[in-house]
Amino acid sequence: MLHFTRTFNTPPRLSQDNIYAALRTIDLTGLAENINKSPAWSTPIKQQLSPSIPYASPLLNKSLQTPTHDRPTSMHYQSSSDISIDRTNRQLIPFLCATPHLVQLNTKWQEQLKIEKERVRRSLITGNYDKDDDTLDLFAARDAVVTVMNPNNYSANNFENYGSVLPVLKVINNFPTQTSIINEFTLNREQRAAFMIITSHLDGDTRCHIGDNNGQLIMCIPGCGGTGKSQLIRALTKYFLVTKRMQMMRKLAPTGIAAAEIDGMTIHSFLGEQRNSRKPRTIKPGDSKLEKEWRPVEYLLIDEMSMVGLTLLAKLNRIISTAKHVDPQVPFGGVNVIFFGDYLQYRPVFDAPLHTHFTLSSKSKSCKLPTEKEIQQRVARSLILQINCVVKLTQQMRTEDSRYLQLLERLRHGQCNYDDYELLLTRVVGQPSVDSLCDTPWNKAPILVFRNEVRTQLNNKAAIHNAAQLGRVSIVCVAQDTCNGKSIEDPILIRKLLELSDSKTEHLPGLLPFVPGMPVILTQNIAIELGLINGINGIFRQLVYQSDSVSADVLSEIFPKNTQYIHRPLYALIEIAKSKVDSNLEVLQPKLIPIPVMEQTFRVDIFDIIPKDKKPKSNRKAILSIKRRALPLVPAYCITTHKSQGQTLNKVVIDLKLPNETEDIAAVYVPLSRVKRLADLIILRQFDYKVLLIKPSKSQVTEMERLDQLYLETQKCFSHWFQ
Ligand SMILES: Nc1ncnc2c1ncn2[C@@H]1O[C@H](COP(=O)(O)OP(=O)(O)OP(=O)(O)O)[C@@H](O)[C@H]1O
Repeated sequence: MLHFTRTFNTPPRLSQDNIYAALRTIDLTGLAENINKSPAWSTPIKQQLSPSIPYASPLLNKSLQTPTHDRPTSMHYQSSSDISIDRTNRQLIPFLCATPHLVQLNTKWQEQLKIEKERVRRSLITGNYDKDDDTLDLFAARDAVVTVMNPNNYSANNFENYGSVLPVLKVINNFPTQTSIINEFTLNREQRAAFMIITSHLDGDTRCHIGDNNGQLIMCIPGCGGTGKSQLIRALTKYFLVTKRMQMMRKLAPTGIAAAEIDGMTIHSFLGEQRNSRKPRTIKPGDSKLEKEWRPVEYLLIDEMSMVGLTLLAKLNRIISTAKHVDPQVPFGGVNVIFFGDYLQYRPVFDAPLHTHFTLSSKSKSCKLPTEKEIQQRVARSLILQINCVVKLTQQMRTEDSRYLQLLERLRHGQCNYDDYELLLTRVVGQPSVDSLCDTPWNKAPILVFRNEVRTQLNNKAAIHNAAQLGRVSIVCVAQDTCNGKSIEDPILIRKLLELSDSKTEHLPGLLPFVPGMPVILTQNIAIELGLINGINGIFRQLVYQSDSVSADVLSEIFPKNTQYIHRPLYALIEIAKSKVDSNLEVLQPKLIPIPVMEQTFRVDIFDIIPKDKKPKSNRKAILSIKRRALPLVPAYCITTHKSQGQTLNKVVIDLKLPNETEDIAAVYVPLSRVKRLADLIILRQFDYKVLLIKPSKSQVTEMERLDQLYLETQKCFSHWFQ
């Protein structure tokens, strides 16, 4: 006979946080085997302790045999008829429901447990247990004896013969808890407080129900670059994952790279829309696909909030409200939303930032009616004003260099001094400390630039240079463009289309150079669940193409004359370290992923691309819809500073000579704040002192002050987690 014996050495009062751990300590490893070997081993505790909970459920059986982190929650939703279980109180359920099955108490303690059970049952039904009630007094269980029954072989006789029941000897705490995840991710005080608020809210702790909005959490976690917002998201993800609640959470970011950083999706793909799409997704109430997509979602984590626009947020809100069938007045359809980011970093392209301050604008003064877009933006702004919880991350986790850190702090206020300028000048290429870009490690470091066109040119040059270094001819993949189903005949138009920046062609490049070992970025979502998402980094290893599709006809002046142009590539083999593909394809190494050619449609005004002398006389627009088939990859020797937001880079080359009209502090702050130490960056060329004096805008400052105020209130409210 197998005795399942443990002693509780842990403190007698187990917090809600630890109940799971305690239950999981009743380690079932190897039990399934033993149960099978001793089929008669069972106890009739159903009658003694829990007459109303049927224990012969197949799910229970499963939970006994599968000593994983499976939460028995679903089992008890199905099998427990007498307890009205509030979804938010799920943390207590396992205690209530699993205990009778797994723990048999000495008679002496049975009464005690009954009282505990009744107290918890009542609080579950009423949904409000008081502050102290979230702990269960397991002192009663100190001398508990534990035994396990096989519900399929229930026999009262056997139990009667079972004689003495051995005391519990030892508790092993191996189930990840809030505390263990906090330790694993070495969360600092502020990260920890934010983590506790969100995960306790998830676990149904009513202390996290702030304000009068039915406990909905609309939270903001601001923090400047490198204060560990992404790290916190990773820790939260782990908690959702180990508690089997991943389907309740979605992680979104406005750009592919930022989304890839947190293993999430872009907001656009989540909304089922194409980037730059002129056609908004039609939202119809009763759209079953939409409802299905959103049904399990209860928490939305939105990273890089500075780049999220009000119009986009309004759209997100409309879609959630429709999908969730709730009163449109309820923000985000009742879904809990947590924003992460730094308002001093990049703002949205073609949209108004979330901090936009709608004062009496000149338009309303002139009695003009607001447009539909303005109305939607104001709606979204009113959602932002409903943020009810703020935890500001202030401890710098990226930058270890204190002198540099002080410089960055002054930079945020546009208050750098001349010493700061001189310090940065020591990092300009050509200074004694940085001889040449050709030297290691700088020849491998990514270059950050402001314009997509410059980025493409530098990438092409780097590819050509590297091919020459390897003694290879340049290889360039050519996109296949068609218009109205027909191939394009005009050679000038063909060339102009191929030379368009990929930012104008739905991120499918016209001419894509390839050199073995070239860093690349995937520009489309291929398989989100496998981590093959827009923005993920990889290394190009090999190109597979139709051999008869190679030509040496010069297609572009950019590449050397002997370049080989491949017109029908099939796929590129890319090494993607972060992919979740367990490739067991015979001939492929692990993490070597075949990326196929993809198709996208983009619109282009030919007047913008045809040379002046070839333009027809009329001034009419001539928009062409071009269907392009190409590999969804771009080289990553050089990326735009915009795309670098959210990334920690080991070494980086930056440019601080800003494009003329730039007055955005992000253009200086984002590139300068990507590294751990000043020694990890070099500056491409001389720059003006005045770029270090760019001030944040008034609405940025006002919104950050508003969040600071809310942070003080949050600290008061959750003082226990800020200790
Ligand atoms: N608690 C922590 N313990 C150890 N390392 C951490 C912790 N928090 C953050 N880091 C590390 O510090 C660096 C910066 O963190 P992270 O990328 O999360 O910052 P961020 O606030 O998201 O920055 P950005 O605003 O630039 O996106 C990363 O290398 C990360 O691994």
